[in-house]
Amino acid sequence: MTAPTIVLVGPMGVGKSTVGQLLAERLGVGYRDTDDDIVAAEGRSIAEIFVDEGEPVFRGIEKRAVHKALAEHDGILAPGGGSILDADTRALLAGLRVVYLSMDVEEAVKRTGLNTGRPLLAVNPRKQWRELMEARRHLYEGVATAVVATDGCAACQVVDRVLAVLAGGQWTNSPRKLQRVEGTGDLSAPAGALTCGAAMLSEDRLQRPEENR
Ligand SMILES: Nc1ncnc2c1ncn2[C@@H]1O[C@H](COP(=O)(O)OP(=O)(O)O)[C@@H](O)[C@H]1O
Ligand SMILES: O=C(O)C1=C[C@@H](OP(=O)(O)O)[C@@H](O)[C@H](O)C1
Ligand SMILES: [Mg+2]
Repeated sequence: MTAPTIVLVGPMGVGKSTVGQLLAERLGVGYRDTDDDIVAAEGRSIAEIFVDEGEPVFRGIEKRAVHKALAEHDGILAPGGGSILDADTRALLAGLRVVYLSMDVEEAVKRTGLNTGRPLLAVNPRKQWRELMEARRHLYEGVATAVVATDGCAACQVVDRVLAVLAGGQWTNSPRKLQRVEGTGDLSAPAGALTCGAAMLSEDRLQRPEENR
């Protein structure tokens, strides 16, 4: 059965598309972005779909695009940041290698503040982003096998951190072991060293991940 090598989740602007493409190059696998699939299929931008049809219609289009990509794609997959709002999509992500790219609000404003292509942050981006994360943080954490903090990191450093988690091998033996990689790791150290220095999330989540969905 086909399954993506890694699925990158996280809020808009965290770098899923940027990191996803770099990661695919480094691993020599394909890259797929469901926002791109939607734009190609619809012949209009994401912002236009929001304006023309409203968010619920966009979410329906997005759900179909993400489910199709999960069934077809065996490389790096970057779904839109809101795709984890759908419970069926979260269920499909169970057991896959899912990396949650995280950032704080100031980093988010830096990366998306002046960008009008993301309709949900068009007005008062700081407030919108906080509210959005209050609603979504637990969903990102619930689907993730690893959390990689991206604050103050160049995209290539984020790629190194994702690869460090992958090289740590915890997915081979224990696919649902959620691991956090903080921004303070020594990126010149061997992958195992960075992985070993990572702070683990709660024991409760490690033992009973299904209940966090
Ligand atoms: N690690 C990074 N540091 C700084 N800027 C970044 C980083 N990753 C991405 N960006 C920039 O942030 C913006 C959003 O990145 P993008 O990859 O489109 O995010 P997403 O797909 O998660 O919405 C782009 O302008 C991109 O160049
Ligand atoms: O988080 C969201 O609700 C959205 C994220 C966007 O994709 P990125 O996460 O790639 O920016 C895009 O799908 C749309 O603007 C809605
Ligand atoms: Mg994107």
